[in-house]
Amino acid sequence: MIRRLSELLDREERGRLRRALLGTAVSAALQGAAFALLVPLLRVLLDGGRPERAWPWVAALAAVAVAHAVVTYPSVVAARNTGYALSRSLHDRLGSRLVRLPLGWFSGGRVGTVGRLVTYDVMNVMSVPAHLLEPLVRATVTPVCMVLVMLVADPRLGLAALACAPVIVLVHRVTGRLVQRAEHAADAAAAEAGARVVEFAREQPVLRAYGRTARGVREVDDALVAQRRAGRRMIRVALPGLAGFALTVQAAFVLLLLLGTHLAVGGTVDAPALLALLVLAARSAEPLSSAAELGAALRMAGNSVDRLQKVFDTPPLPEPDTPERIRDSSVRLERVSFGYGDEPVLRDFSLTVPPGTTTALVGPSGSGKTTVTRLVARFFDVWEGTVRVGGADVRRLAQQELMSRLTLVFQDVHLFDGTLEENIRLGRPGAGEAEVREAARRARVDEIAARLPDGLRTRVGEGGALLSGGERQRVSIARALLKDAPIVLLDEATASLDTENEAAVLEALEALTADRTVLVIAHRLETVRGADRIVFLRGGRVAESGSHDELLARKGPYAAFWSERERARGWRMRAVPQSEDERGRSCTTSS
Ligand SMILES: Nc1ncnc2c1ncn2[C@@H]1O[C@H](COP(=O)(O)OP(=O)(O)OP(=O)(O)O)[C@@H](O)[C@H]1O
Repeated sequence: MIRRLSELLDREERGRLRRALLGTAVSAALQGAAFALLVPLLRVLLDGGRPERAWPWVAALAAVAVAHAVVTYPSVVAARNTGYALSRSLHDRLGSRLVRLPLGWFSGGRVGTVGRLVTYDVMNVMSVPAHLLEPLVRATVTPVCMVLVMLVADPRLGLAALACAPVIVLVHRVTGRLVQRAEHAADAAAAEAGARVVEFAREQPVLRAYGRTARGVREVDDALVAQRRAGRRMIRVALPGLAGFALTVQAAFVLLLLLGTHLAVGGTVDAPALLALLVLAARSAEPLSSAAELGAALRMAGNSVDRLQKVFDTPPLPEPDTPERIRDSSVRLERVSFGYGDEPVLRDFSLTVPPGTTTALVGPSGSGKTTVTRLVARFFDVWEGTVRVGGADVRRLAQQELMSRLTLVFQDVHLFDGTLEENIRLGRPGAGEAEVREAARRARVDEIAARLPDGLRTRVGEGGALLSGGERQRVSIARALLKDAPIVLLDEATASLDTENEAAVLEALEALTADRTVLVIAHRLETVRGADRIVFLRGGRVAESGSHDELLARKGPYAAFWSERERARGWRMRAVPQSEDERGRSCTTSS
């Protein structure tokens, strides 16, 4: 474990850990020496005759006590500091690793586990040097000292104590393994129950809307019952294990006591020495008894190190040694194949978006439209083929260079729990106040700000929860406008917005996409019609491509798709009887 911890520390901190370890070992040995000094001291005191002969031993005991204090203090401080350094170092490493991991790593439910890594796992690992190191070293060094002293004072008692050691170690191993298995099951059940409770809370609106609260409760209930069962099983296994180990330690002590008494009765060991040795043995039994609990804590820390190591071992997207530069604002995919698992999602996929033009990706759900935009932004590396931005293979570009040229406006807008202004400024942190206000005006965020108590300085809540979906989108577009990147990857919202938001979002998007290279996952027929080129995807391939008129004339899959959408639009317009005014609005919202 110490070796694994060392691997997580830098050179200086490794040195500090070694010093803490050495200091704690010396401190435990000095404690053992203090107990060892009890043997001659008690012998002199209980011998009758001349108690003044005890003074040198008292002086030696005092010197050892002082030395113990002098050594213990800095080693405890060093151990605590190593714990803090470890937590700092783990947070730094996690932070720098997370920003280099492929963006795709974060999709697929991993976000929740990051929170656990940063808090629970880092705390577990830092507790090893900060809190477990000292009792662990004492649980090892003190019994060793005791055996050495006994061997010197009375080899028969020493050998008997030595003979108990393998039994104690064996029982420790066996109970440890049993408890570990039960711990794993309890840990998995606790994680499952936690996930079900979070899901139940998060999905309340859906569960209530469909009258499925009972089903939701049942799933949570089942998970909690399973957790309780696993917890009980762990206690059933752990308690006898812990008690069995403590019993073994106590049995060894009683054995020594019996042997000592037998020797004393036979007159082969003097009573004062026996008394001192038994004090020493009793003192050693205490840290040894806690070894089982320490072992459990150490195992938990080991599991945490494993989880952290898994993240550290995940390879980041490789960065080129001599990165290329982006030459223009074109986007090109050349014979790309890519998939998330074993099956390819995109097959032999090619696409060119010349600078300053708009290409609309259209196709049935699951055909791979979002995947195309993810590959352009290098969330993942392709299996085969090449993705080029500005003429350069994205694998040959520095991540920062690529990201500086792209603006991503996706459907699931996330805002940070800061002010409107801070959220917009994220687009270009160095932007001046006037630039932020201009971006807010163009995305019509100023209208939102005017309604809020502190204007642009109003906080938006976690994830932007205090704003409506459309308002959040307007903030994200203002952010994108401020960034002013030449290439825009846009996933048009499918969720219907209210009329005011829709008009504002469309106006803001127009400002964002004007004169830029745009790759848009189009849901609105108006966007599709206005695109320079339409690429129709089916099953991860380009089924056909061309302008709207060309594709309609071809009467292929796009024409079928288009008439299907038109029919749906007509149906919607007829299905809702409206006033003249509302009818006009419905024409713009339905698509
Ligand atoms: N992170 C992921 N892990 C595993 N599979 C994924 C992941 N993201 C997408 N997929 C799968 O890849 C396929 C293509 O998905 P993609 O999101 O690119 O399609 P899409 O055309 O954008 O669909 P939609 O219009 O419904 O958004 C789907 O079968 C989807 O289930």
